[in-house]
Amino acid sequence: MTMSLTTLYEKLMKNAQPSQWRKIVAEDLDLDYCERFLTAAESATLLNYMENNVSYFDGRLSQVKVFGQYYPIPRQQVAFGDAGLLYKFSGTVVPAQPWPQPLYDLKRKICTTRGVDYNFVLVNRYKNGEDHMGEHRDDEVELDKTVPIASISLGQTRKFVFKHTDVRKKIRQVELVKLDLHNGSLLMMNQPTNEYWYHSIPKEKNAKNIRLNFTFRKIK
Ligand SMILES: O=C(O)CCC(=O)C(=O)O
Ligand SMILES: [Fe+2]
Repeated sequence: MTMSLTTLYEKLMKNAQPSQWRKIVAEDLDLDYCERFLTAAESATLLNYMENNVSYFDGRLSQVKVFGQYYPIPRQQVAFGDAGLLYKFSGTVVPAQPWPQPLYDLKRKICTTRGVDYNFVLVNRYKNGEDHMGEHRDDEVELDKTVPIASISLGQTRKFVFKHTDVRKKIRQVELVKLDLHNGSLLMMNQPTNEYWYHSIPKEKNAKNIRLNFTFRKIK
């Protein structure tokens, strides 16, 4: 009896992932980063699932309007969320598509670990280092700001760069905050980061592979 309990415990401990969190702070910036939130196997399964089962927005939803002109976004996007949820995207009101089971499970895992629940996820697909995302803040009015955005990355490691609004406005110097977002990682962007810092995924010549990113959000 004792033996088998011990064995069971050892097995559980071996499989348990003691997730290691790194706190990253700067002026008005507060992040929690877990490099190995998912195992390599979980990450590969999810990336495979997405590549084989999910199609991305096309037409107007794959464009961005800049000074009255439409341009294709330099990556692919799609979004999922709770039934009945409507959200604004690219100037259009879009009904959320139902959660694919693996993304719903991932959302629940984040909820279990961090104690926050989400009703929406935006998926970004970068085919290689040419694809990128310009400096922005996630400042949509529909966003519940009290809930940190949870960002899961899969595949190709990419740099994530934070720039303080005062630097954008050329008011003063504040050092950039840069981090590598690894396969299977989870980044929590806590308040008030999003109010004071812009973030971007710059182009990277040497990034050859696909990267997926999921930003889980709470929409009011
Ligand atoms: O791909 C990323 O890591 C960034 C995604 C992002 O900033 C966004 O979806 O608003
Ligand atoms: Fe963002």
